[in-house]
Amino acid sequence: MSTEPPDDTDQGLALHHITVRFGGLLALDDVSLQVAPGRVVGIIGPNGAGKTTLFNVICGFVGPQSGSLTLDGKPFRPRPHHLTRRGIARTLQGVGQFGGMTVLENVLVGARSRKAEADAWAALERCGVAEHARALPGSLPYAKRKRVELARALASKPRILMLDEPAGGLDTEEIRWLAELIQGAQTTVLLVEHHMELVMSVCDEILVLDFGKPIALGTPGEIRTNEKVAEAYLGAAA
Ligand SMILES: Nc1ncnc2c1ncn2[C@@H]1O[C@H](COP(=O)(O)OP(=O)(O)OP(=O)(O)O)[C@@H](O)[C@H]1O
Repeated sequence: MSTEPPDDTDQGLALHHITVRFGGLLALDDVSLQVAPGRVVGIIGPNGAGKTTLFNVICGFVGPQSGSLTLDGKPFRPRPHHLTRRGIARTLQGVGQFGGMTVLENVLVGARSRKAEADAWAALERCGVAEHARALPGSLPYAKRKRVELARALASKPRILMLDEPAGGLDTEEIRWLAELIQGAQTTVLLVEHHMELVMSVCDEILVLDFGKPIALGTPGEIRTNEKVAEAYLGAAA
C-alpha cells in the first residue's frame, strides 16, 4: 500500500514518514499523508490507533521522533500558539470552552485580525448559535456547545480545519447538520471520527490507522471494501 505523498505536488499539508513513540509504545509508525487543498480527509481506526497523536503532531503538541511535515512544499514545524497564523484551526473532543466567558468571548479567544468580532459573529451565525452569543457556554445544551466549538474554529477562517470527533454525543439530526457544514466548508478538512456514516458521507479520502500503522488510504468506497480495514475493526471488537 502506498501512503507516500506524491513528489509532484507542493500544495497543502504533507506528513512524511512520521514516527512517534511514547516510551516503548509505537503510537505512529512511519505515517505519510498528503492533504491537498480543499479535500476532506478522514483519519479512522480502532481506539488507540494513533488518530489523536497524529492531530497532536500536526498541531505541534507532540514532536515526532522521526519524519517531517511540509506546508505548500516548505518545511513546517508546527507550534501550538502559531497555528492560527498558519491558517490551521482545531476543535477539541467534547466541548472545551472557558466557563467564565460568554460564547462570543470564547469564539474570540486567540483572535488576531481587526475584524475578528465580525468574523466571530459570522461563524456563530453559520453554526446557528448567534442568538446565544452573550450566554455562558455552560448554560447551553451539549449539541449547542459543540456548535460553539465549531464556530470558534471557523472564526479564524482556517485553510485547514481539524475536527476531532465532532459527532461525539450528537443525535442523528445534529450529525446531518454537521455533515452539511463539512461539505460546505470550502476549506481543507481533517476529520478524526468514529461515526462511520459521517466519515463515509463527507470524506474524499480516508487514512486508516491500526496500532499506529497506516493500513489503508483510499476513497470511502475503497475503504468500505478493504479486508485489512475490516480485520482491524473486527479485531478491535473481539
Ligand atoms: N502522552 C502520551 N503518553 C503515553 N502514551 C500515550 C500518550 N498519548 C497517547 N498515548 C498512547 O498512544 C496510543 C495512541 O493513542 P491515540 O490517543 O493517538 O489513539 P486514538 O486513535 O486517538 O484513540 P481513540 O480513538 O481512543 O481516541 C495509545 O496506546 C495511547 O494510550
